[in-house]
Amino acid sequence: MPDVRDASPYDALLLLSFGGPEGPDDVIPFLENVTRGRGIPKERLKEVGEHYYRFGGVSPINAQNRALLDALRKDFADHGLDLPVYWGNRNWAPYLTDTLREMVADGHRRILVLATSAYASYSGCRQYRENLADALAALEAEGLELPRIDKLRHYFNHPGFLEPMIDGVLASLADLPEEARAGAHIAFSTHSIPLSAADTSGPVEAHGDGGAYVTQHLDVARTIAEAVRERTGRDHPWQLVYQSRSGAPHIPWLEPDICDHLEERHAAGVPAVVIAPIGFVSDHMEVLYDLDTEAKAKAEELGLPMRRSATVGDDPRFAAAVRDLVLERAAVERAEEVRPCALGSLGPSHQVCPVGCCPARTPRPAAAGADSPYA
Ligand SMILES: CC1=C(CCC(=O)O)c2cc3nc(cc4[nH]c(cc5[nH]c(cc1n2)c(C)c5CCC(=O)O)c(CCC(=O)O)c4C)C(CCC(=O)O)=C3C
Ligand SMILES: [Fe+2]
Repeated sequence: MPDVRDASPYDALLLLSFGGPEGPDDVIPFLENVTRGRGIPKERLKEVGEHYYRFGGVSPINAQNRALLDALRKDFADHGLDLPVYWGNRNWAPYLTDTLREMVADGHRRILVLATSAYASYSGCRQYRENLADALAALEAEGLELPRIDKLRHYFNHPGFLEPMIDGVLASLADLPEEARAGAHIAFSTHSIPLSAADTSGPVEAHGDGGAYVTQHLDVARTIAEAVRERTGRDHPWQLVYQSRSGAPHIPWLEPDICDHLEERHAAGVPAVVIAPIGFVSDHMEVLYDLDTEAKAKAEELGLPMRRSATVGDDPRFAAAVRDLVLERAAVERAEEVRPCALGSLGPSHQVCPVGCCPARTPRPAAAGADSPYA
């Protein structure tokens, strides 16, 4: 019998996240980091800066990652998994390169990465891998011995990611005024991305028609809606909608926008809406501003009862899912047989991003994939 707590060949886990400002002075430099070379209009940046200032210049994402780190360390310790967990960000301190340098100094050679992004897309996967390659290049320039880095498979359909969201939708439905509850619709919300990025998301064979990005979100939405029907005995109509659009107005992005959707549902006589932010791992600024501030104001203006359901955050079931994914990938690397866990109709995602997965507009080196220039 293999030891189920065996993470070998891996010797460390890296929680890789977006990062966010920790005070008003951080906001502009943070936004400059995020948008460098991305062609975001100035007006949009000003607007997004205001979202952060409204909350004292502090993004909630860092505190949420600290809580997730605690949850992961506790889960691993409780289950006898001896694997140190580090944290690094793409766009703010603690910066990925600094964390990776520290991991190398601590003697780690085989690093597994958990990104706080569950789905395929350039922004949600390859960009993380490009930043890993940048960090490796920086360490190489410093003459350090490079660790080998792998990334966990997409976990959008792992039960430990879905179960907390199913509970969240049930809680939001229960919290609606009773007379509006039975007829409530569910708006599953995720980050809008350019149509061109959606169409080329995931492996090449999934390209077209919104690509793996839309397919994966639709499967999650359907799975949650079916679980809700099973548990309430009621069929709540649902739709996948989008939020947080940026970029130039003439470039097509995924639609409809959540606020337009609320208007349309209200006009159609729908008595209430639950917004389920399935595209996000925690209640960061996109949830706090775009949903809890903007969409909430829209619903109030319409007189439409609305509740926003919880993201997974540091739910112990999500921490346990990460342990499961780590042990699964470790077994794959040891060439042992695994039974990857997945709900819905798509099955478990690929373990290693293939060549051509979520291509960038301008090709750049990306680590932790079949096209990685690193071992
Ligand atoms: C798919 C996706 C996710 C989900 C997957 C994942 O989680 O990674 C995500 C997450 C996040 N996005 C975040 C913040 C920002 N995203 C921006 C801009 C953009 N996001 C995009 C996509 C995504 N973004 C895209 C296509 C752009 C346009 C520019 C470009 O093509 O690169 C901008 C620039 C201003 C603006 O235009 O909005 C900001 C400030 C934060 C931190 C929040 C906090 O501080 O709490 C988080 C977690
Ligand atoms: Fe974003």
